[in-house]
Amino acid sequence: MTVATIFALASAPGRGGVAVFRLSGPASADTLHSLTGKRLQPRLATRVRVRHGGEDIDDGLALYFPAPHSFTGEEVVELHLHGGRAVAAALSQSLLELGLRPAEAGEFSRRAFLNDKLDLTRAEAIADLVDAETAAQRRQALQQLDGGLAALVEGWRQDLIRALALTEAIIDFSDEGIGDDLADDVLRQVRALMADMRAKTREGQRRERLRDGIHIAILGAPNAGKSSLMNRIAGREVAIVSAKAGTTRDVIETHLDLHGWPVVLADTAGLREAAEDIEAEGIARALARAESADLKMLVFDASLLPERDAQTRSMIDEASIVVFNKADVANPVDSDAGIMVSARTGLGLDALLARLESEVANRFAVSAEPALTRARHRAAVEECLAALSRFDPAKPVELAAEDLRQAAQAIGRITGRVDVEELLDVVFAEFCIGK
Ligand SMILES: Nc1nc2c(ncn2[C@@H]2O[C@H](COP(=O)(O)OP(=O)(O)OP(=O)(O)O)[C@@H](O)[C@H]2O)c(=O)[nH]1
Ligand SMILES: [K+]
Ligand SMILES: [Mg+2]
Repeated sequence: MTVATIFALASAPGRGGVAVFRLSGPASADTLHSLTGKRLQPRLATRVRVRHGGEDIDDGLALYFPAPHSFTGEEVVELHLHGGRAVAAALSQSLLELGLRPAEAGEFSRRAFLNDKLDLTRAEAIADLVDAETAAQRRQALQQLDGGLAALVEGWRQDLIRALALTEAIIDFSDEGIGDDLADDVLRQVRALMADMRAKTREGQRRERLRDGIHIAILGAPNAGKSSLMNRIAGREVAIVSAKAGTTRDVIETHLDLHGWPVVLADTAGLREAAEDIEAEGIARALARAESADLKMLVFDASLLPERDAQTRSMIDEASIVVFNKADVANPVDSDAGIMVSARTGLGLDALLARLESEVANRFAVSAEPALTRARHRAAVEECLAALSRFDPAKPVELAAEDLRQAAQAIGRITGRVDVEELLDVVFAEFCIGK
């Protein structure tokens, strides 16, 4: 089967200073030759005139990466042209006429994986790095790209393969009377491995949040000023504000970069005994959001008597911060009890943001330890743990060995060491074209 040579605009589409086209596959170098009349030195940027069908397309730079020393492991050519729509259109048309095919989303990374240039965790890290919107997301993705997660997972898999070898040896040694000692050894090792995996799964849930955004929910009685505060923090009119109690019904989200932390801030319906159905549904959604949030911002109207708001007070816990709003019209409240702010004037907003940031930093600081960062990783570890919890060296050896084999299979799926094909579509589906 011949491999298609593919191409894509690797830089963002539209107008720009430079547009980078990437070609990968066996015909890359010949295609470059037909477009420029040149055969290039490897990895050396060369000025080229790009022409096709008697027409000049552009003047730019070209780079040639011979296989296997390229991103995809195939022959790769990069063309750096002027970032204009007409240039991109003309080059794409020429490449099509020369028999190249437009790349599918993630196809370059997929080829890199198939050519052993990347494991799946590194491929995912590239996607994360391109999608990273905050410093914390960038750091986490880079850590994964450096291979921390791949090494952790591969270590687990090696341990499982060792345990499997020992289990199979139990048969051989059963006559010599050391079979029982071996069985104890294996069981101890498997239990230690399970404890490590469980710890990493817990840590992984924090890391997934870092990829997807840390959820902060704004909660409080109607008219406490939740929506006003949300708008003030977001710096724009995200939610409707009015003097009418019960204005907000749906959960309204906005994404923030809180000094490098990705945050999904959610405004919610005011909490009270609801008057009617729609508001009651809004309150149910608010309570559900309170339940799932990483952090709750409990807003009280400081111009009233906050201690009367029993429902919001009952939500005060480890994962909440208390905010007294309407400081512009209220007497100062004891500062230990919460943060005084005014959504109307912006008073106290800096203190509130600083507090949010420190709470988030305390909970989500990324350690140097590699971690699971996606639901896909967690699902594989959970499947592995399920197989390991069935494992018992007292079972017939073939059955015990099968549990370990399944466990190793499940864990291998994280880097793509087994059962590869079915996984690829899942992993590469979320890539954009040109990666
Ligand atoms: N003086 C003063 N009024 C405020 C402040 N924040 C909000 N308000 C007013 O309080 C009223 C309610 O504000 P909202 O932001 O709609 O309150 P909410 O908590 O979202 O209300 P619901 O969505 O109904 O639960 C509006 O009239 C706001 O203008 C503040 O800091 N100072
Ligand atoms: K309101
Ligand atoms: Mg509101």
